Amino acid sequence: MKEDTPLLPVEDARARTLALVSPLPPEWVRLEEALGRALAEDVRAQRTLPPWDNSAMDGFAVRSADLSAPLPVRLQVKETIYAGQTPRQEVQPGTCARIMTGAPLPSGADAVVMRERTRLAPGGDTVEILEAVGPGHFVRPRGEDAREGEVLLPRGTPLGIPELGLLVGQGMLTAPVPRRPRVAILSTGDELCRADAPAEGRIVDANAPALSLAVLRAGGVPSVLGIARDTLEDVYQHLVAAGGFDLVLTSAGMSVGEHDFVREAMGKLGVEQDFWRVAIKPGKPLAVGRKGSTVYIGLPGNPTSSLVTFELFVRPALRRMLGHSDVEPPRVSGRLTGELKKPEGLAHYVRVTATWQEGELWARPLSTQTSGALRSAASATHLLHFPRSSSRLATGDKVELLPLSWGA
Ligand SMILES: Nc1nc2c(c(=O)[nH]1)N[C@H]1C(S)=C(S)[C@@H](COP(=O)(O)OP(=O)(O)OC[C@H]3O[C@@H](n4cnc5c(N)ncnc54)[C@H](O)[C@@H]3O)O[C@H]1N2
Ligand code: MOO
Repeated sequence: MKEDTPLLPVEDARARTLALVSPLPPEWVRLEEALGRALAEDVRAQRTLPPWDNSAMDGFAVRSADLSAPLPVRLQVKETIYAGQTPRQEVQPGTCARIMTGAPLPSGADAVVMRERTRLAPGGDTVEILEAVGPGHFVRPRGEDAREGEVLLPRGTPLGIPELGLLVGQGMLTAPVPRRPRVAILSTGDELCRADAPAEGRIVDANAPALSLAVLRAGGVPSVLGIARDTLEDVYQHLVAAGGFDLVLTSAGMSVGEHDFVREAMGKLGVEQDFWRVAIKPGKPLAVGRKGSTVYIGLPGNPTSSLVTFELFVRPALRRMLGHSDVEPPRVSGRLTGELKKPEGLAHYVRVTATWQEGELWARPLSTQTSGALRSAASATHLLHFPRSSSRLATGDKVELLPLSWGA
């Protein structure tokens, strides 16, 4: 690949990366394991919920027609129904039942008056109703949450906590979701050593452990494959060992240095490169390709560059593999505190801390933006998108912010 390859706009690079991946085959897993994945098939309700009309308030179950008389209306209290009990009596004209939230509505009653709008006589045999209510008032109708047989959650629904609660309420213990992506992570570089085997004159491999955590948090299963030396043969041999994964992430060796062998090693392995080099900073030397069903993403070696490109390209790809249709990085609008300048040509993703003040999210760039320093990522809450065609942003300018999930 020639060094003057045109730089791909970030949106095109993401679209091309996403075009290489699809949802992985489904598996039935325990509900807590399904959190964060999207449903692989429609799930139908197995039971009607709530199973009966029931009260939304602590109060009195009444016949609403009784309340058309001038207020207050005095009614006879026939019984008290607690949640978990079955009403024993029908509510006849001129009567009512004391009822608690969640208790089944007795037959004859069609509305509930909340306790605060009533005056119970000493002894509790009668009650004065202080407000007129219509049919259905504070009644939660049978089947409001789910009706047996209907599609409760369609295929593709992201399974968050309420959705999983809904499935548990159906008595389900497992759900069908795409299996988790298996992700190989390979660091490359002669200068690297492992944290547990420090070596004089070397730096500790920080990228593989950091990427491994990012993969875990994004719902993948990481496998760290070690450190390849800066030779074509060693990188190639490590890539051979990464066969059978859904995604292979490599770190470093992506640029134009004489020891940058990763793309060549991928080529030797038969990986078809889709693109190399994106019009962004940090992260320009990113490369993406595919061989069979394995996608290869070569991340730049600078530690912050590898984490930023993870957010922009890898997380969306993992989300698609996990069945999500909404895979683009989330964005919110905010305002800049400070001034930013750059030449046109590359979109910059500036690490900022954003805080909510006077109804707006104010983004302050971290004092260092060097992609070689992880400090430029530590404590960042958002990436500020400084567009490709823009060269200056001033205090108060409206900016696009990508929330990060790097923090605690
Ligand atoms: N002549 C040019 N040189 C560079 C260009 C360019 O366009 N022309 N691009 C620069 C940019 S931008 C980046 S980003 C880097 C990326 O280069 P590589 O992907 O080849 O990465 P390396 O050069 O091997 O390493 C960069 C830097 O990061 C450190 N590193 C690498 N791996 C790790 C790790 N696992 N843990 C901690 N630190 C790591 C490495 O020691 C280097 O300091 O290229 C620029 N050069
Ligand atoms: O763009 Mo490189 O990713 O600055 O460090």
